[in-house]
Amino acid sequence: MTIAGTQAEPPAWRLLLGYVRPHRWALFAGALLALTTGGTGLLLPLVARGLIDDLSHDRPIGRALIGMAALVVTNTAVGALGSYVLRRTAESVVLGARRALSSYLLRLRIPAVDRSEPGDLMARITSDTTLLREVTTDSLVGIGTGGLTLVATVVMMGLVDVVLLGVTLGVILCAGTVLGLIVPRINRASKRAQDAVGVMGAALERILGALRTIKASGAEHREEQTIHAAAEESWRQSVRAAKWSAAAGNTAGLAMQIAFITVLAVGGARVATGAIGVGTLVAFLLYVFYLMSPIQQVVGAVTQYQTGAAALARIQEALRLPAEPASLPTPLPTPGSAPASLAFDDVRFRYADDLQYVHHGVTFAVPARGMTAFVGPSGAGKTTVFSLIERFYDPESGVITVDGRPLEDWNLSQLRSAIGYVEQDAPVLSGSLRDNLLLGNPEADEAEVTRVVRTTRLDGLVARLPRGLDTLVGHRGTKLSGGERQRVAIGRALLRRPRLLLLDEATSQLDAVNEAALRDTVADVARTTTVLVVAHRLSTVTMADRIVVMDAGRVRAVGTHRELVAGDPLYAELAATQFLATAG
Ligand SMILES: Nc1ncnc2c1ncn2[C@@H]1O[C@H](COP(=O)(O)OP(=O)(O)OP(=O)(O)O)[C@@H](O)[C@H]1O
Repeated sequence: MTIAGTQAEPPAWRLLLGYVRPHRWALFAGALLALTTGGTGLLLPLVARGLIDDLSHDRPIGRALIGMAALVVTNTAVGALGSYVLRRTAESVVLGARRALSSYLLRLRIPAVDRSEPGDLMARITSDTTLLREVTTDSLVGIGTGGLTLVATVVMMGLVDVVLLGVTLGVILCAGTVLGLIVPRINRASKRAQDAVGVMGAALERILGALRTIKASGAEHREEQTIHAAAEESWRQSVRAAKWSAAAGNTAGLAMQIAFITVLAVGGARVATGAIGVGTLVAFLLYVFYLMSPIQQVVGAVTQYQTGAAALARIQEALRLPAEPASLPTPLPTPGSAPASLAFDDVRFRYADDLQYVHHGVTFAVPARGMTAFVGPSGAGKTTVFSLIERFYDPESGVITVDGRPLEDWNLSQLRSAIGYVEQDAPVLSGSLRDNLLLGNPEADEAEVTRVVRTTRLDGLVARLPRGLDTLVGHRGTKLSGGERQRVAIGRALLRRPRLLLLDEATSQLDAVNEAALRDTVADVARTTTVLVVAHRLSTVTMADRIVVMDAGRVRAVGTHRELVAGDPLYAELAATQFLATAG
């Protein structure tokens, strides 16, 4: 299992009812139709008894035959309609669960995502929710209609002959005890099987996300073994669940056969002694025969419920992960909106309680407008500054303010709508170039897109591509070069008309020509927007209005390039080695 679950869970049936509640009337209608089918079926033995009595007394049987035919036709038609309504309702329950879960996953807090495996979360939305279908139709309806039909059949049997009913119930009780031992095993095996599907999903996601690296590292065989091991574990556990389900089903079947034979023997003796007539025995045997279906239904419902309960537990685990509050889409800043100011005051932060601090009291202030560069050795905590501004994580202590307001006082989507963020690895999503550019601002008009394509120097690429902006870029933008991906990511951020632009500079993605062009673009943007850059190039730092030098989670100096080269040995060393090396 990849999601830690420690809290006490509400019982699975209560969770299930939560998903079913919106569809309760449809479910009720379906169950009613199923019950009607059972009910009309229950009348058949009585009609049969009448038929036998008519035959033995040489009375005409036409009416009884017509009655039987009408019952059979009604039974079939109502049964078909009932199963359609139930199946449709079950699909709606699955849809509801998928919607709820996918909306929730999009709101997950980043620390929760850090702790989870995306592939496992995916399996919970796709595979586990599918299992709710069977649990809705087979379990809920099965227990409801099967249970009621069972009770009605037993009542009818009691009306026909109490002694034979006692014999039948005795056999059923023995079988029920055996079933009570089997059922929990089905639950355990099903949960393990679904967990293994989650592990398989996680392994697949890992592999498909880095197939080139795996091929280049010659690691196909080892990765194949990991996936096969998870698939085999799922198989093993599913087979175990199937074994116990088969045992449960056959126990019920065996009980019915024993009941049939016992009733035949005891009933035969009662006919011989004249306690009951042949018609009564035939009617009772027909009821025993009819008992088979609701009993199978209830046993099937209980075993199916175990699989569903396991899936529900996994869905619930995902829904317990910490999430951000749901919010409505917030309009983006209008062109020319005031740039934002920003300040960190004694911020202490670590990624998890069991990890080292990454920020040990970070303090700096950035006025509205202009460009601020963050420099420092790898791992100094520069990217973490951006993650905290976006509120992907919250600091343990200290205050971060935007426009003088602490971040917690901001509506989260309002805060993010003011920010454009270009991550270091410049992620590009599958879809078209246009989809990627418009991701942060689907309302941007064609003129704005064209302008941004030009400023990010993507116009040459767009002109070359046969379908221009509508060209598909492949999974994670694999059809683009690293530099192109970075320019797409910058274009996407600019289209958001940010009041605060966060740019995590990639170390070596851009060639000299594109770098110079983008430098001019960023300088342009900095005239009207507050720009923060994690800088890895000399060209970036020399153009910055101020530079924040970070080292091991602390701000060690703030100043211009000239001031820092003269006043800060670490910066002077970085400038002499790292920057000059990459700028050269
Ligand atoms: N999601 C995370 N979970 C746990 N630790 C993390 C996470 N992200 C970063 N870290 C750790 O936090 C520290 C600071 O990382 P950060 O990315 O802020 O450094 P950086 O200064 O931007 O480095 P670079 O210049 O190499 O990009 C590193 O030691 C890193 O291992």
